[in-house]
Amino acid sequence: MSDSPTPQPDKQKRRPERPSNSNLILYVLVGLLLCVVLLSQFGDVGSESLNTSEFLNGIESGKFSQETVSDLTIGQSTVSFTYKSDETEDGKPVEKNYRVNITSFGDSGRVDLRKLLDENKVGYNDASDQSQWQMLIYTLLPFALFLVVILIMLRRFGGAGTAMSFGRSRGKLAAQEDVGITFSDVAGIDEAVNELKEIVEFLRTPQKYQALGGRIPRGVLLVGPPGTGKTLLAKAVAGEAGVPFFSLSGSDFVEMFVGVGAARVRDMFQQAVAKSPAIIFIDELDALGKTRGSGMPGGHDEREQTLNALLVEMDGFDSDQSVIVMGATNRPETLDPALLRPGRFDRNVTVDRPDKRGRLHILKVHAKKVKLADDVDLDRIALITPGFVGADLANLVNEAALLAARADKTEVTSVEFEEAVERVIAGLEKQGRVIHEEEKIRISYHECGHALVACSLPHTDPVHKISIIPRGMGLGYTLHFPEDERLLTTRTELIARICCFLGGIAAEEIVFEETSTGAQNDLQRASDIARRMVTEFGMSDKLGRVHYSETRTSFLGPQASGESIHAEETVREIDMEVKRIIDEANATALEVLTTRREVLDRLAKELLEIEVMDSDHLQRILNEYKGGSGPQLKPGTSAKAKTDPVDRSKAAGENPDVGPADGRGGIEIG
Ligand SMILES: Nc1ncnc2c1ncn2[C@@H]1O[C@H](COP(=O)(O)OP(=O)(O)OP(=O)(O)O)[C@@H](O)[C@H]1O
Ligand SMILES: [Zn+2]
Repeated sequence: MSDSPTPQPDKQKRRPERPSNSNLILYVLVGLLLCVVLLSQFGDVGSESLNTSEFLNGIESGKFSQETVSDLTIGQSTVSFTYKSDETEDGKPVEKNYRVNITSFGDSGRVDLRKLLDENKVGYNDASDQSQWQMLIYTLLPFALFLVVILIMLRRFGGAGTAMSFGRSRGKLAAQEDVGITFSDVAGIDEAVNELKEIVEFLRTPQKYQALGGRIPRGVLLVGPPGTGKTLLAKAVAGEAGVPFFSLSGSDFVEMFVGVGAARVRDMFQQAVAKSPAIIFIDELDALGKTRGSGMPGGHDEREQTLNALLVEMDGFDSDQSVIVMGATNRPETLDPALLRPGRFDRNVTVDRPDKRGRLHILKVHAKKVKLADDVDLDRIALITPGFVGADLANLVNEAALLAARADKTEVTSVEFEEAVERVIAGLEKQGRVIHEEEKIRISYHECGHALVACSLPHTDPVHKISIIPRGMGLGYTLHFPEDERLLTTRTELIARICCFLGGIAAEEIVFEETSTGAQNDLQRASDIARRMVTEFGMSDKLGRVHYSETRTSFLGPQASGESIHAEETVREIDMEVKRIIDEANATALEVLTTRREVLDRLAKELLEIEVMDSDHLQRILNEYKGGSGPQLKPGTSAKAKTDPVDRSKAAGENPDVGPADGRGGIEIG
């Protein structure tokens, strides 16, 4: 029941708040700068300027003489002195400060001036050497301050990647010399590891390969969903080979200024070659390596230039430079074909979601870092986490450890792991949320509807838990996990899954004679499965065994048009087929729940009281009604393994794509 829009996890990386004292520093500097500029402009306030001829005439005529002139200083550009004039004020002679510009004098002029002063016996103080330094400081200081202010402003407003970091790769480019990660830190993706062992071998002993004249791999493309450990794998290669690791993200190259990205690419290769053998790792390669000319025309000059620079650099290696470029992407189909040609990213290593065994291994790797209680069964956790990738599992273990710490436990027990699994799947519990009593009853019926349909139909996954405690994105949820993990899903299983999704809204319809907005997510996922059954899996008899792709490649590139290539009629038929599948599943769900209304009422009432019901409790209630008034419509789920028509040992691995038809199949939220 999620009638509020699903909150998206806040993925935006926020720029860390800068301490406000950098503001203060900025203000102080600006103030200082102003002072210096003012001083240098009006530093001689109170002295009158005198033109040179007046000054020289004054000396020759004796107006400026030993008696009248004091403190005469010859500086680099000015002569300053105090003149006692004939005028008097309150009986005292008035003193005037004069300043004479002598820049036009030149060196010889200055010598002449000294001679003249000597002849007229006017005492002077020669400070032209010393003031040279003063001058220098006076002229340079404003510049220096100005520079500092500009630098601070750029840091504040631009962050990295503005004009200041022009051409330089970002900070991360400092090579990681000692990565400290080896293949033992990478679990569950053994095929990928095996493929990369050769690269390690090559980086360790490039001579061996070069002596035989073999073509050395230059680029390795790691392809797989986010969080499956691509970065980890690249680091492990560097760690195993003991070579420096340069890491950058494709989006780092895409800049505001044309040419910066390209300069950055060249810079990166230069640095890596200088440290070869080395590894350059480019995450999100698709951000920079998208097919040239795709998308809207124009406006992609910068990215194309950057991509071209990358292509040129990869071609430009000599074979004795053992630099290997590793790229990671989860959308290899969007990459420019030029990137995949021999000599560039010609090795393709798939890093797939781990299967149950893989998940177990990953859990073991991460569980080493925490203190596990004896009751923790990692095998079971691997089982109930289908669809989890390495990053999820790492997060899961960490989450469990945090929970244990919060509960002041000395070990992480299975309780924390259970809670952590639910947290990762469904979000945090929101115990504070106040829910209207009426709504609570509705939510309870809705969830029990899901659960009861799942327990009544064959080919469904066993229910693990029902809860009406709101969590993250939903108001209640039903968790079910497969008994064992399989790679294929049959049509019957998909239909059963749709029935389970519809169980919630069906229960609402039966009990309240009216549905609510809470089933939106269920309907969306049910419809997704139905649509994929028709358009991708060829599971509709009416439309046949055809894959109906939705977009066509236009001259602007595959993403640009987005229009359907199918006849209007076909599109309509697809829609009708999807609706037919949904309608039939809905009828099944309604039938199950109407026939077992008594059980539904009982479950809903009990769930309302206890809020969370585990599988044992559920089974106890169901057993009470076995053979009683509400007949169990279909054989229970335990019959599944035996009745399943597909020979899995043979089919396994042939089309792993079909399995997760609805992503993480294990949860009905709301
Ligand atoms: N196969 C694995 N074995 C052990 N730990 C893993 C594995 N895969 C991921 N992890 C954990 O998840 C973290 C994140 O993985 P990583 O950044 O390598 O994923 P990725 O595939 O590069 O993701 P993305 O595509 O989002 O960059 C790792 O630091 C590691 O702790
Ligand atoms: Zn629901």
